[in-house]
Order: sequence, then C-alpha cells, then structure tokens
Amino acid sequence: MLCRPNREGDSSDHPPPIDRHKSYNSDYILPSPTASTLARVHNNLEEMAVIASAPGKVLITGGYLILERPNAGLVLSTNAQFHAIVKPLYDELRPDSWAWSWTDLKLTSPQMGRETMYKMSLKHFALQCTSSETRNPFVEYAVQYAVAAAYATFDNNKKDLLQKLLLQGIDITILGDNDFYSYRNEIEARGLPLTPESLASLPPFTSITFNTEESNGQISKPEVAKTGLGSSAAMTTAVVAALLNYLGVVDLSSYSGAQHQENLDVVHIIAQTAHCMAQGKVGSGFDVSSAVYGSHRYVRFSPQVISSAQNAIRVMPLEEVVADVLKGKWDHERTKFSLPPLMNLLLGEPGTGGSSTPSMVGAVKNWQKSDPQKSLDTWKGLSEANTKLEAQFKLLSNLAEEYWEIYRSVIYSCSMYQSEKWTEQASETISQEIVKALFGARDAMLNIRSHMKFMGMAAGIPIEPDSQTELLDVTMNTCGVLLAGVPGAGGFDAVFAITLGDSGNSLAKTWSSHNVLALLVREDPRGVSVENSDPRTNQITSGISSVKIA
Ligand SMILES: Nc1ncnc2c1ncn2[C@@H]1O[C@H](COP(=O)(O)OP(=O)(O)OP(=O)(O)O)[C@@H](O)[C@H]1O
Ligand SMILES: C[C@@](O)(CCOP(=O)(O)O)CC(=O)O
Repeated sequence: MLCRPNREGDSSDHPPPIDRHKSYNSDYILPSPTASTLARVHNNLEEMAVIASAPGKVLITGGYLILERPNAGLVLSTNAQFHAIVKPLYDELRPDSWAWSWTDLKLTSPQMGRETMYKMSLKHFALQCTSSETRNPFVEYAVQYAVAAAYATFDNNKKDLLQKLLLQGIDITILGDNDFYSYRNEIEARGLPLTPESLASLPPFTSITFNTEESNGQISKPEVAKTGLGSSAAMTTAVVAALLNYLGVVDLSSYSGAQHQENLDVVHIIAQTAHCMAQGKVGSGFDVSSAVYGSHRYVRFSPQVISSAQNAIRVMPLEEVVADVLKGKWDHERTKFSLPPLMNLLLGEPGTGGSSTPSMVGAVKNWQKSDPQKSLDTWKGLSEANTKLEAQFKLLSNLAEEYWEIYRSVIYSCSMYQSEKWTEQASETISQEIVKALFGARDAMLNIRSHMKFMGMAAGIPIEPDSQTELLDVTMNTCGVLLAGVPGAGGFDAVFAITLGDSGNSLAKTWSSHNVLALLVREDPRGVSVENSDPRTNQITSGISSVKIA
C-alpha cells in the first residue's frame, strides 16, 4: 500500500500544505560541506540536479524458463533509455521545517502530460497523493525504497544532512526515449512512409499514444502503446540510480573499479526490490538486471530474497526491511555476453499494440500445473535449444577472434544473400566452419520458435501467434538475416532480428513492405549511468544520426 493514512506516532500528523508561491528563507547553518551530495543544500536547483539513464532490453533467449533457476537467458541492453532528473523542489529550507516529518514530492512525466504531487513521510516513507488520481507505482516504490536505503546506510550525522536535503522537497522528471513507444499512428496520421527515417523525424520525447481499444480476449493491452523494451524496469532503475546518487548513497560518476561495481549492486538491489513491489510479483528480474548492468547472460536471483522483504514489510519499519534486503543473499548470476562481431540487433514493430506479460506468465504457469509431463518435455527441448544458440554465438565470437579476416569476409559475403546461398560463400575449412556455426544458430532459433509456439498454443496464449510466425519466416528469409524471434514473453510486441554486416537496411525495406516498422533501437551493452546534461537539450540530432541501420 503506497498511500497509507498517517500512522499514530508521526509527530506532524497531517502533512503541511505546500505553498508554491512562498519564498522560503532559512537561517540554517549547515555543517561544513563533505564530499557527499548531501552537503549541497541551498545551492542552485539546476546545479544540484542529478540525471541518470537506464537502458531498455531485449531478451533473445530464456523467456519463461528464466523464471526458474538455474535456467539462463541472454539479454541485450539497448540504446533506448529512460532518464530521471532529480533535483530539489525548493531552493531553500523554511526556518520551521526542522519540525516537519513530511516533505513534498513532485513527479512530472511530460510525455504523458502528467504532474503528480505527493507528501512523503520522513518517518515511514509513506506517500500521500495530494494532486491527481493518476499514480505511478514504479516511481512511488523507487522513491520510498531509495530514501529508506539512505536512512538505512547513513550514520546519524549524515542522517541530519539527509533530512535537510529531503526537506527541500524532491522534484523528479521522467523521460522515455521514443523507442519505448509505438508511434505508428502518428506516422500514419502525418502521411509519412512506415520507415525508420519517418521515426527519426519525430522530435525526441514525443507524446505517448495511449492504447484505447477495449480488450475482448483474456489478454489485456497495456496502458500505453509500447514496443516491449521494458519501460517499467528502465524507469525504476533510472529513478533509483538518480535518487541514490542525489542523496549520496552511491557515486555513479566514476565508471570503473570495484567501488563502481558495489555501487551498481546497491542500485540493482533497490531497483529490483522496488520493481517487484510495484508489480506485486517477483519476476525473473532480467529486465532490471540489464537496466543496471547492460547486456549479459542472466540467471535469476532466488525469489526468497524479495519474498522475505514482502512479508517483513507488514511487521517491520521500511528502513529495517531495506537494510535487510541490502544484506540479503543475492545469488543471481550475470556473465559476459555480447553478439559476435559484425552482427546487429534490429526490432520490427508489427503494429499490434504490445502485450501484457504478467497475464501470459500466469497462463503458462496454469498449463504447467494442468499438463506437467508435456510442459516438462517442452521446457527441456527449449532449454536445449537456448543452450545451443548460446554455444553457436560463443563459437562465432571465438572464430572471429582467431580468424578475423576470414570471419569478416564470410560475414560480409553472407550478408548479401539469403541463407540458402551461404554455403556457396565458403570455400575452405575455416569459412565452412563459420557458415556451419551460422546455420547452427539459425537451427537453434527455429527450434526455440517452434517450442515457444507450441507452449503458447498449449497454454492458450499468443506467444508466437500466426501473424508473428508469418513475419518471422519472411524475416529469416531476407538477405543477411541470421535469425529472428519474439523476444521475452512473446506476443504482439516488436519482433527481433539478428542481421549480418550491413544488411539491416534491406531488412528495414522488407519490413516496410509488410507494414512492419523497423525501429531505430540498437544493442548498446552499457547499463545505468549518470549524465552531465538534460537529455532534452542534447538529443536534437541523435535521431537523425541513428537512421543508418546497420
Ligand atoms: N514516460 C513515462 N513517464 C512515466 N511513466 C511511464 C512513462 N512511460 C511508461 N510509463 C509507465 O510505465 C509503466 C510500464 O509498465 P508496463 O507494465 O506497461 O511495462 P513493462 O512490463 O515494463 O513492459 P515491457 O517490457 O513490455 O516494456 C506503466 O505504468 C506506464 O504508465
Ligand atoms: C516471461 C518472462 O520470462 C519474460 C518476459 O519478457 P518481456 O517482458 O516480454 O521482455 C518473464 C520474466 O522473466 O520475468
């Protein structure tokens, strides 16, 4: 429950009213500044802003299976990012604010045309909406857990500074890159062709299209027309990272070393916990993990580490729960994984408005209960195919490293042909080995697709519905396409393709002729980071330069 009524024992039992027109003069004398951001109370609001960005993801193998340890999934992070800008709401503290136990929180989402005001208790971190009925549970939990993490980790001296910083109010702005959303309707309304160039002509952070269609089947459409890149995880991670950095719990500005890894781990734990709380379920967590760490091979954490927090929250103060979660046994695995050289990730949006993952997972779980033997066989087959695809990628990466010139030449030759002509491109042993590995990867993907499709039919949900099967078959028969599939849980989200060399442009044309929009998004292995400037001021030309496909 987020908007809890005031509890007994909270000294200011009613949150003080916000007076946005009042100028707050302060006679506070601050302790001498420390390296921490906490010491920056009273500075210019813009100078105090912390901006963090976290990437969206594409799960290329491991959908559903990844929910159970020790099954692994390959997740690629992308250059589509959520950005969170955190700064104080007021430039000075009010003289009487030391007695307050509530502060103000303003949450702005310009793309959704939403602005929400909250009061936040500084005792138990409960949030009360004071201005609007539209809620954002992901951000609400992110704020509560990040602030609780600061209280849980700071000594008393730092807690005093923290309190002062929080009493300046928190102003959070959230922005999601266009790639997270479907702009097909806008493109059609503007009479533009369904091409990446048209997408690139949209201004950054264009307003989001809401799904209006009523669902008549079991699978409901999400609130916004999205592409399936994991908006909630990227958004939660960006907010947690920006806030933890703003409050001085972590310093994400140096990008290497053990300390940076430790900081990322703290961001991960808080973002993952907040995300699960907001979703009301414990998913596999690959989306939060890739939003924090970037592309990797992921094995999930044991769900108990979160479920014990979910239980404890009823009886323990949030600060203590968060302290325990931070000390918990996080046993997820993340190992290095990236696409072999000269291979690219492309996404094609078929225009069906996305799918709701939780209801798909529920249907698969019901099927597992109702037909344990068949579902076990399917999972075994899927797991083998996933492992085989991973092995072929690894083999191709090794071949690239060992025989770079031959590898480069084979990949570029194959990139110009449909797969049926690839064997002709290999004349000697090493090239033949490379082409064999390409076919190995294709076969593994075909196997994955057939098991996923079967699972969907058996569970009564559209994991690889016929319309996507048709699209994926066309895609896999296009020049230079290594493989294609439905990412993650499947459904009607954008499909992915892995292309060779510069063949992405020809795939974008093929997709366009099938009424499928090639998105601008690409793989970018980087995870969460802090930025130097507001993304609205530095993205004017980025859409244009990213039109180049391959
Ligand atoms: N720019 C934005 N500002 C604020 N909230 C946003 C913004 N974009 C999306 N949201 C909110 O983020 C949430 C996304 O959650 P949802 O469950 O739909 O996505 P998801 O599970 O992460 O999906 P997917 O993996 O398919 O992208 C929704 O509540 C949506 O309203
Ligand atoms: C079905 C599942 O394995 C993957 C969901 O992936 P996506 O949100 O559709 O990208 C669920 C999960 O891993 O939490």
